[in-house]
Amino acid sequence: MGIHSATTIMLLLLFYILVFLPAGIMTDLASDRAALLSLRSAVGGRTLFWTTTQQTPCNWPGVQCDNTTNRVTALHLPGVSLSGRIPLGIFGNLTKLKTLSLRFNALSGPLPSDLSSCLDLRNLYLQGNRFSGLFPENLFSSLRDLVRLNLAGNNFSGEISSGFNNFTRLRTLYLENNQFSGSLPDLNIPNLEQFNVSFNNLNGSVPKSLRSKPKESFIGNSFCGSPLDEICPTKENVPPAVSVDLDRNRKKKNGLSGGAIAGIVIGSVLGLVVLLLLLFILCRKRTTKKTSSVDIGASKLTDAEVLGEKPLTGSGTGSNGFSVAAAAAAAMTTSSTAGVNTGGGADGSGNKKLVFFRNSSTIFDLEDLLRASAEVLGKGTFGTAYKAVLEAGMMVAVKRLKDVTVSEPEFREKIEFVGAMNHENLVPLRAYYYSKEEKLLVYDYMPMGSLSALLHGNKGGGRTPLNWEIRSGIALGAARGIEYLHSHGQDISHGNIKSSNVILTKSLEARISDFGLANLVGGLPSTPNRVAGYRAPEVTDPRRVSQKADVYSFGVLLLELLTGKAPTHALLNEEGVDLPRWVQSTVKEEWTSEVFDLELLRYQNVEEDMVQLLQVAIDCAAQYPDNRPTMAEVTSRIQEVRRASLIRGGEVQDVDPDPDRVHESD
Ligand SMILES: Nc1ncnc2c1ncn2[C@@H]1O[C@H](COP(=O)(O)OP(=O)(O)OP(=O)(O)O)[C@@H](O)[C@H]1O
Repeated sequence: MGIHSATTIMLLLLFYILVFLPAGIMTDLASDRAALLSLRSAVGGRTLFWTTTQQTPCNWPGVQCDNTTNRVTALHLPGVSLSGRIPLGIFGNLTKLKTLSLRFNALSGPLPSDLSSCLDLRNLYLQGNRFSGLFPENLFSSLRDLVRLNLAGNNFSGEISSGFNNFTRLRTLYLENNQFSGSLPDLNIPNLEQFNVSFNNLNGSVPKSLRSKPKESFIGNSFCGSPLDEICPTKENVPPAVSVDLDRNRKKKNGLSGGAIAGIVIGSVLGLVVLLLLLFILCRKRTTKKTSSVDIGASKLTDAEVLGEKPLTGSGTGSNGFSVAAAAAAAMTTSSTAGVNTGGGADGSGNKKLVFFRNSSTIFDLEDLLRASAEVLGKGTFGTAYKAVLEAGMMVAVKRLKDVTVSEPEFREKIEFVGAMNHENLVPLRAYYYSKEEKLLVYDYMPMGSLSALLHGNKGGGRTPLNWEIRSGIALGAARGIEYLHSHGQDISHGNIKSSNVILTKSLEARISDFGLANLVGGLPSTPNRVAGYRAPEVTDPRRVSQKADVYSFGVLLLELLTGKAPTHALLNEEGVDLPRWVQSTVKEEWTSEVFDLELLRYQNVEEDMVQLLQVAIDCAAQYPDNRPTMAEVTSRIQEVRRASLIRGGEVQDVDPDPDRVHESD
């Protein structure tokens, strides 16, 4: 009996192992397979590459299984033309999913609420689709392991729920470019590194818990208070006139009194009269100005045309009425009365003259510059840059240098060297002015501003959409400019390559600016954050830069062009992670396409070229200088990439013809 029953138990066990256990596994895997096939029949796309003759879905493109549990754990289907609604009943079966990436498809309708069955889900990438409706409430209580959640570029609406607080492991929360409305709840997610709700319909103040996030994470809404520049209305800061108006409005609801109506009419008439008077005075002033500047005359206008810098605005006056004179005249007037010996122009006569380079005979003189109206373009490491509109209509960029440490002869020698540089990808330095009190550099004004402003927005302005062709063209132009500088000798480097020093022409061609300035002001400061993101790891003293350090900075600039992320992105920096490291780790995890700017992913068929350019960027940003290519090599590699793109040119298609889904709305 003993032996008999033991044998029976063994046989039963064997039967169970052979029949039920695999059947159980197969049942799970078979149900995963069935779910995937349902997904395919619902939303199609290139899932057609899945071969149904294979019993296991684990080898299907985009599908990953766990070897031990034999279950589907990851589904990567980015940009494979999936479209339509995902019905309920699919994710209810894919219960072991850890990663779900359906980025950049055309999926629409609400997010299926049975995603709540995927209790192990860590990464949910749904950006660049047309999902709409609310983010399902039930997911807040089930997806507790979520680490990355990207819903950007969809049509999700409703309020942003405080339920997001339940995702305590969340590190990335991208909700930008949706239709979320209402106010932002207090989100206290301890590990949240990357957060973005820009370009929704949100309003109110940014909750305290999120104020450390950069301004860019909130723009494109109606937020007020920190970190945005808009001041929130309070009892204190609402001007009394507004309160009166509010009172009036209240009365208005009850019907306006006769007195109020009379007041409004009289007020309006008076306002109109004052406005007309002002306009009249302004017109008179202009006429006087024109007649008094006859001496600028036709010949100077012709010179201005030689420079090709006609004003963008007809008036030629600065936008804020500030004038170069106001900024610099004080110093210069003092210098001209202070004595002839302080030196002025190149003639050494003490006359306060601008010194022009490359046979640009005196197109305008210091007086003209002093009379020009100007607008501050920005404050940089070396001083303040102004846009100056001369009376002849010509526009120039003037840099007032601060903290010049070199002697006058040394200054003149160094600036002559800079002025002699002549390449289509460098911002031309036209002239300079040197006196004891004032050092000015005059450049051609570039109407499109810097690459940094275009990529990340500037002065409250949004991002400018830049497609692959423009970005790769900018990369090539900038590389050529730096290569040209490096061709002047081993010791010649720029030392401050970054996106705000890549200035763009009207046709969006890149020109490198600020070359040679570090030598005049005794080098770059050692700590500013905005330079730090571009600085090569071996550069401990910013005054000791090298060509290989320029190559590194250029690599970071390329990464910025490809990812759309600023290397000094506060979110990345908070973690101490820099752009090259972030890109390298993402690529290592085989999520290469995760790094590209959303806008670039709209263009099919160039992804291969984007990956090639990414490789150039990664090589440039190599940790050890010896492993980095030379700028000449970089230029020819970018040229190759561009050539390949152009050959494919005819095939380049816009995956997503709906511009509102990506950054076009920025
Ligand atoms: N020639 C130019 N034409 C048009 N805009 C310019 C020109 N030169 C500079 N700018 C603008 O002026 C701003 C300030 O420039 P500046 O070079 O002084 O500082 P920066 O580039 O921000 O920093 P850094 O001094 O460290 O290089 C830049 O962001 C750029 O947009």
